[in-house]
Amino acid sequence: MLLFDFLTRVYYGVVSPPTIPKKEDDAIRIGLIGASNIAPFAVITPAKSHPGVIVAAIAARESNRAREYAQKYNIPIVHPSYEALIDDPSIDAVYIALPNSHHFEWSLRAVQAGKHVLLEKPCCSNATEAKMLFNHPLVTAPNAPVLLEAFHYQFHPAWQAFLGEIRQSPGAIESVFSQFYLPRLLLGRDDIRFHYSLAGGCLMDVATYCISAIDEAVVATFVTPDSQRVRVQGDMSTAGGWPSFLPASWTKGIPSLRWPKSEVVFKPVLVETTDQNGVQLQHFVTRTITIWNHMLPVLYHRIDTSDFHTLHREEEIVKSWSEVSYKKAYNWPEADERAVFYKDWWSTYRCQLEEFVNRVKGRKGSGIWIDGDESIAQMETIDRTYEKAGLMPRPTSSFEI
Ligand SMILES: NC(=O)C1=CN([C@@H]2O[C@H](COP(=O)(O)OP(=O)(O)OC[C@H]3O[C@@H](n4cnc5c(N)ncnc54)[C@H](OP(=O)(O)O)[C@@H]3O)[C@@H](O)[C@H]2O)C=CC1
Ligand SMILES: O=C1OC[C@@H](O)[C@H](O)[C@H]1O
Repeated sequence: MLLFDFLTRVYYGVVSPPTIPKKEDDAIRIGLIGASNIAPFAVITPAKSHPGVIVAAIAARESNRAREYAQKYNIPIVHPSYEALIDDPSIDAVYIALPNSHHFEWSLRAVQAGKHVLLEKPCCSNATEAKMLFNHPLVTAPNAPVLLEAFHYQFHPAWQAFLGEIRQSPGAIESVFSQFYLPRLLLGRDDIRFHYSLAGGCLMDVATYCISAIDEAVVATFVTPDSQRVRVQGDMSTAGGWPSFLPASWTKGIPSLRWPKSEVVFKPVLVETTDQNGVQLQHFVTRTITIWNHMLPVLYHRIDTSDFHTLHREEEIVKSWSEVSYKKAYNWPEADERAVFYKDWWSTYRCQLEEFVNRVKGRKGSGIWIDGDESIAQMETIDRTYEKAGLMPRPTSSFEI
């Protein structure tokens, strides 16, 4: 049964989801800006199983490339330029998967044309651009189009279950850790990620997820009186400052296989004090919560809650033991109404598309969202980290509306 479930998730979630033969009449028509490598994973495949989404158009800098892409992925409309696509009145929303340096300009242009925008991470080249984008009157206006930075992993129930474990845990955080490895060999020498002028860099690419994950995990432990999200003011300060982001760097060759992982370690909590013949015994618990593979949880993931117990007699530890519980969350908990709509085989991208569409349609949805403040804070952390490392934040676009 476990193997069957696994194969079903792999097949439907990643290889070939059940295709909806007839889309809803008011399905959102998405146009792809750029014939990107990521669009098949992030939008084209997830859209196949979404009744409310049609991938209707593509535009690339070279028409031949756009035509070939359209043929390969069965996309009906090919536009000769990005401008032509955003001016197409039959298109409701765009997916922007361009080099990071182009995110700001094309998001703003698309919003100006009235299109909803699913924007690849990182949202911009730096915090200056992020503030200009998310605070732009075209974006903040009452009925402005939806603009979402595509931190897909956050939309999956597994990540939310991890945050739930953190919220339920007593005590303060001692440390937070997040890793995501990408073997250098998977990328060509001329990859957009290696160009400063295209706002490339490790911190702009895979490490954005780590920063985002650390922020999410830390935020989960804070509850303000008005339930407002608090933000982490992070930067890279390895000499004891907190939070501290270690320098991100590209790995060379194929590293030992390391799963994406995020982990929170809590400070020890005193759970009980007992008296044994006049000697006090103190029982402490130190909790660690780990999520394995939050980037591709549909294949496999695991959330470990590990409690390390210690019995102290004055300064001495007289006994210690560990208790670990494991959890998986391919869907929301059974009693949760969201479990009715979600499927165990949905990838993070499919979950993200679901919520993007819900937002565009004004539906309640799962409640998971990434707002502009979070996107801005993410870019501020990246900028500060570059600055602390003696490096420069990525250049700001001269584009203006
Ligand atoms: N959410 C996720 O899981 C992932 C997100 N990403 C993000 O998506 C974005 C695109 O990544 P990816 O698909 O790997 O990128 P690609 O290398 O496929 O490039 C995307 C598009 O950018 C345009 N482009 C490429 N090189 C240049 C250049 N030198 N100057 C101007 N435009 C260029 C091309 O558009 P055209 O086709 O018009 O020529 C290309 O199709 C990035 O922001 C990245 O961070 C990437 C991978 C995974
Ligand atoms: O999810 C991802 O995996 C590979 C990266 O290079 C990419 O940009 C990122 O978004």
